[in-house]
Order: sequence, then C-alpha cells, then structure tokens
Amino acid sequence: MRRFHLQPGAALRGRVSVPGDKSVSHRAIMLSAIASGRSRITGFLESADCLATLHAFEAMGVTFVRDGEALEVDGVGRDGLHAPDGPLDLGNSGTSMRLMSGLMAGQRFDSRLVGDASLSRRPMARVIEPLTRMGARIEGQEGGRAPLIIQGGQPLKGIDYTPPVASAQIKSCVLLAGLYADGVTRVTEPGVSRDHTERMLSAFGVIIEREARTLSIVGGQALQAADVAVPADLSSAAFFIVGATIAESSAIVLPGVGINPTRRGVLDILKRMGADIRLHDERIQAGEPVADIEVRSASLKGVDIGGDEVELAIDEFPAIFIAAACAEGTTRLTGAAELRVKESDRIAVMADGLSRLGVDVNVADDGLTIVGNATGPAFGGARIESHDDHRIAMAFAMAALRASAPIEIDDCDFVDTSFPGFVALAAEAGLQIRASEVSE
Ligand SMILES: O=C(O)C1=C[C@@H](OP(=O)(O)O)[C@@H](O)[C@H](O)C1
Ligand SMILES: C=C(OP(=O)(O)O)C(=O)O
Repeated sequence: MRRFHLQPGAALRGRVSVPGDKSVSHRAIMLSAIASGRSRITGFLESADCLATLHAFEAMGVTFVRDGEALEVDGVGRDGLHAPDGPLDLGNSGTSMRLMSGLMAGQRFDSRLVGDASLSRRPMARVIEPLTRMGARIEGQEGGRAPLIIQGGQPLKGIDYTPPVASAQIKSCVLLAGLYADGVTRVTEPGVSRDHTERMLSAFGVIIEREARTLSIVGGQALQAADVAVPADLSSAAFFIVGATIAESSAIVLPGVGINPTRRGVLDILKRMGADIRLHDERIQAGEPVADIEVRSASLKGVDIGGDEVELAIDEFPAIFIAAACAEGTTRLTGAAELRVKESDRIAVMADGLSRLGVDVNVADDGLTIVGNATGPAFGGARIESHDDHRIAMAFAMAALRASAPIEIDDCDFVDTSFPGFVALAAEAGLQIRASEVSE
C-alpha cells in the first residue's frame, strides 16, 4: 500500500504541466477503435483507467501503436470489433464501464464487463435501464451492480430518454448505443453535463444535433478516423489550482488545460470565492477549448454552491472542500448526492478526513457545510484514509500547504488511475511530499 507523507507549509511555484484529460482520453480510444482508418491521438493519458479502456479494445482486435508522443489507432469500423476471449476488466473506471456498456449492447457478440471492488459497488442500473428500453439484453448483479453481462446480436431501437440525474456517463452510454440503433435516439439532459462525447462524435464525422437540452443521433452512422489532441486535465489541474491559491507566496502556470464550459465549474466557483485565476492564450484544440491557467495565492471567502454548478465541477469537490476550509466564513454545498456514488462516498470520506484535521464540518444527505479558517494554518496534522479514491488522496495532499503538522495519507495507489506522476510533479512545484510502500 502506498502512503503519502507530507510536511507542512511551503509554496507552489513555476510551470506545472499536468497530464492529459481522462474523459477525453477514454473517448478518443473508444471512437478511434470503431472508426474506419488510422487515428492519431496526442496527449493521451497513460493512467490505469484509460489503459483499462485501451486494453479492452485491444482484446476486441484493435491495434494501438505508440509513435513517439502519439498513439496511433487502427480503427476496425463500426461493426469490426471481435468477441474478446474473456471478461473486459475495467478496473476502477466508471467512465469505461458506463460508456462501453452502450457500445457493447450494439455488438453481435456477448461480453462481460467487470471491475474492481469500488467499481462493483457503483450503480449501473442507470445504464441497464435505458439500454434495456432500447432492446438490449443486459444483466447486472443484485442492486444493479457490475459485473454486467451483455448479450450480443440484439436489435436496438432509438428511444427518447431523460436520465434521472445529470450525468455525462449516462448520456454518452445512450448516445453510443444510439449509433447501433434503428431510428433516432434522443437524450434530454436534466442538467448540463460535460459534452466531450458530442464534440468528439462530430470530429469523427457523426451528425449529432442539439436543440435546447435534447441531443439526437440517427443510428447506423459510420465514424471516420480523426486526429485528437487531448488537452491537459482540468480535474488534475484543480489540485494545483487550489494548492497555489491557499499557500502563501505561490504563483504557477498550468499550460494547455481544457476549459470546456461544461467542465469548468471549479474555476468559476474558486473565482467566486476570491481566487486569483487568469486564463491566457485561450484557443480551440481538436474541438475542445484550452488555455494556459495562471494562479496566484489569494484570500478566499465561503460561498454557497448548488444547482447546475454541481455537475460542472463534479470531480473537483474534494479539492474545493480543501479551499473552503481555508476560506473566511462558511461554504455550503447542496444538491450533490451524486458525490456519494463515486469511487468512494466523497461526502462522508472528505468530512471524515477534514474532521481529523480539525476542520469544522457538518454533513447533509446531499452535501456539506464547512466553516473555514482564513488566517494561519487551517489544518492540524493527522493520518487520513483515502478509501482507495485518487481524488481524496490528492486533495488532502494539498491541505499540507496550510497545515500546522505533518499529514499522512493511506491507500494512495489509486492516484495512478487518473494522475500517474503526481508525487514527482507536486514535489517539483514545491509540495513537501514523498511516497512510501507500507505493508497493509
Ligand atoms: O463522462 C465522463 O467522462 C465523466 C463523467 C462524470 O460522471 P457523471 O457523468 O456520472 O457525473 C465524472 O464524475 C467522471 O469522472 C467522468
Ligand atoms: C468519478 C470519477 O471517474 P469514473 O466515474 O470514471 O470512475 C473521477 O475520476 O473522479
């Protein structure tokens, strides 16, 4: 088991190049695999989650070749995947399982999607239900959990679907199944969620229409190979953005980070709290908006967060909670029950860790309230459990910048699911961090 050890204090400074976007990398593999021709992906995130997606498509006959910085993919066409020899192991990755269940429902062969203990606890009824309505034969375990067993060769039909929660994973699953369905598939979003799938489908030549909150896709369309330049991951950048904000005398620049409007809630929330965040050289890279992000230390104040803003920052709340603990006054998050069904229950696990560090926190069913401490150290020292959740581990690592004593974080192996190289990059930026292997 990997443990992080952090010494208190220090500042973050310099240029911090975080690796590629996880959501975009998954989609780049999936769409290039079922496109016709050779696609070239640059900036692909070589993390455990994205490699799980890549290996699943390798097992279905797709060839990936590394060419220097690029990953070349020989797409097999919409109907060219082969039956895998065994189950497709998607590890810790909710995105892989939910998006691929849509793709697998449209194949002629059977598949079995499995994951680790955390993924096997996460709700899959949210994809089983719409896919079943489309005519798929898909079965989960009790309570709608993985493994998912998908029977191939079922004719799918387009449906009109409104997911029960705003979720890019549900939306993408249904749209991808829609590629294999007869007629039109429509998804009406109950709230805005990240639109990487729609943008990338267009880049691969698929016609997908949006009218207000409804997306429509006509089944049977073919994908043409495309080049994808994956932006740096804003969700990974978020830890450094919060770190540089809360640590005195900090100044960093994060180059080439994705700032897609359906994803950039963390920037808007932190700015509302008083953060000094500036965007430079805003540009479009392979259909996605990116910018260089400059961050300097700033004094923060507590804010209320809720409504549509929640999904726009869904993965960044562990980091935002650390910022809230360093803000003057109270931060109140509501409408965020989805945080309870991520890699861990991020409301309970963050509240537990914050309490151990001496922060005044109150938990509700759908959010929490944090009373911040804007002057001096905001955290004491303690050993924290990350509950095998990458984002919990990295968020608490940043807390050390405003702690009065050392912090240790257990179960940090899962950081590699989204951010390989985190420790080295954070240390280079100034965080006093080291990792050790300890026996369980
Ligand atoms: O589509 C995606 O790539 C993701 C969507 C989000 O999940 P939901 O859409 O279910 O909220 C997010 O939490 C996840 O890390 C990645
Ligand atoms: C929730 C996350 O990912 P996934 O759903 O793909 O496991 C995340 O990366 O924070």
